[in-house]
Amino acid sequence: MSSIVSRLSNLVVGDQPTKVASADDKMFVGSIDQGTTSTRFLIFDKKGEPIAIHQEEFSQIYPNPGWHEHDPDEIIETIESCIEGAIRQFEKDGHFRESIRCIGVTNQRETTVLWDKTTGEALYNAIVWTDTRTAGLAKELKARPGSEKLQGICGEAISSYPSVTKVLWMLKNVDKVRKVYEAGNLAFGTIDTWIMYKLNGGLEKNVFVSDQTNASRTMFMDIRSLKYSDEMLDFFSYEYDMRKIAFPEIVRSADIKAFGQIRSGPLAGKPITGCLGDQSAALVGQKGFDPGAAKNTYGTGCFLLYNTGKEPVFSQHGLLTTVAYNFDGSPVYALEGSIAVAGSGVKFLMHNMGFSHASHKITELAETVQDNGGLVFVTAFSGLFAPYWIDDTQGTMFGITQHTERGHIARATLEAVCFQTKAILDAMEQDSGKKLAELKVDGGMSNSALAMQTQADLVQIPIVRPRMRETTALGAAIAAGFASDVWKDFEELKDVNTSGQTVFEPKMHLEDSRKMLKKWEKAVAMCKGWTAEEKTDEAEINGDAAQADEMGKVTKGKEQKAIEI
Ligand SMILES: Nc1ncnc2c1ncn2[C@@H]1O[C@H](COP(=O)(O)OP(=O)(O)O)[C@@H](O)[C@H]1O
Ligand SMILES: O=P(O)(O)OC[C@H](O)CO
Repeated sequence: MSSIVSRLSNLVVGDQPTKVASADDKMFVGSIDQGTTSTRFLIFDKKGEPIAIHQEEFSQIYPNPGWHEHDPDEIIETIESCIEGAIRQFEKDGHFRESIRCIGVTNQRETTVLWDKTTGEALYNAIVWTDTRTAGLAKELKARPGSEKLQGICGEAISSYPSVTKVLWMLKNVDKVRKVYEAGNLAFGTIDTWIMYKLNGGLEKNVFVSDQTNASRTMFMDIRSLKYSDEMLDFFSYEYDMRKIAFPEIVRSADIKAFGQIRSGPLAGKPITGCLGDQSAALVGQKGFDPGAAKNTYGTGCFLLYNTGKEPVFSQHGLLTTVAYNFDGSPVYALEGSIAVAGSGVKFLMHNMGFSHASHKITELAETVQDNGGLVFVTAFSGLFAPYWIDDTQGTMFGITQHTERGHIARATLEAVCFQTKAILDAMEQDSGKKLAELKVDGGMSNSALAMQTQADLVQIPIVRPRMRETTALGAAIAAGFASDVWKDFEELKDVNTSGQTVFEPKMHLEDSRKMLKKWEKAVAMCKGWTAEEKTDEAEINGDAAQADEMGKVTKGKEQKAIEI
């Protein structure tokens, strides 16, 4: 496992939280933030300030090109040790664990775990949302009659991204999974479900739930009724009967009972009262409660959510429809633009290319050059997601010359996310008929001032970055706090996370920005079809279960490189 860090110093930029003694000082909310590359546990006070944090990275398992897995048990171990680390820091600072009222959970979405409901044992590594082994399967499914209707039911189109194709792949390729399915004991969960199940003690309490924001990423849920959809289950039951799998109960995002409680460790007995998929949580943490509010989170991937209010809106321009949150039984929806590669592009330059040992150094490297020097990097490691949805492509660089240096590559890597964000914003404008006045941002890569300035230049609206950027964890704390009466309504949150914003105003001439975009669009058009004739999923086609089982183990436990602070 990776090195460990308890930190607060780089959590907020600018003024540190000031201590004011009041009754609210005694009320705290814990938040588990289980992301794609790291797990964190934070403790927030009622003003929404983080008082303690502990973060750990965990193994990223890449058994084959395009495959990406996590060890489900390691995920739980990191949660437990993050809780221990943060509580240690919290108590060292003179607080008491008894004053933590409730816990919220937020998590990477779509990533899929299958387990045996009679033993509670995971049957295979979790297949991560970025994994493209099912690209071929997705293509076959899209060719089936009726596939064109699915997005209008569940909000998502078939691709390797939602959970469903990951389930189908494991059924077909992993012996252990198939045997448990045949015995009628197969349980399905996204990461929220797995976390709730395990933290509640697994088999014994059998807490088996998923919140609506997570369930809306599986393709199994009807986005309007918020229940499992017969049409979806029928469509995907062509080889294995989806109704023979146990699916978690779908619940709202704030609930005093549904998520149970933590059963062991320093927070044993604490109720879990809120849960949101991480992108929904970031929208909540940015207080994007009004229709028309939007946020863009630059984490491992980058996800722009646009609040569309009480009714789901279906995009004509490559966006997904998702549940933003549901605190009181009445769901709020969002249009989503999903970008597969953001910070993971930065990590690729660090770990695979050896450009540097720290993310901020990639930004510094990008700053050593004045512009991209004509280089465009389409970082399509998982194909290209929104708004393009090109699955027969891979990462592609255009415009390499003798002039190209590492600085240009670093710059083009950051720019790739900004170009895609611009394309998503254009799509949103076309779908909504409205233009955003500003864009709120957060996530690790938003630390890069260069990336945020580039973003402002490309979208030609101000980019607003909060001082406290742990908005995802804050969103989960808010969900939990609503169910536990820490906060009673949105009005009570009005002063939360408002101070010390940085605004990046567009500086580039519109014409120059248009020229850059034109080149990007040309590069996107040219990278299409790169993998079109290949059998991208040979293991899947051959159904070689032993091979797949073995592959799952090959890199298990492989150490992640040291975490940066
Ligand atoms: N200064 C920086 N410049 C560029 N990228 C950064 C910077 N700081 C952090 N990142 C990137 O942000 C990502 C982590 O963001 P985070 O929001 O924690 O992601 P996640 O929740 O997906 O694990 C990493 O991929 C890291 O490389
Ligand atoms: O790990 P992140 O923060 O990039 O988020 C992952 C998303 O939830 C995937 O849909």
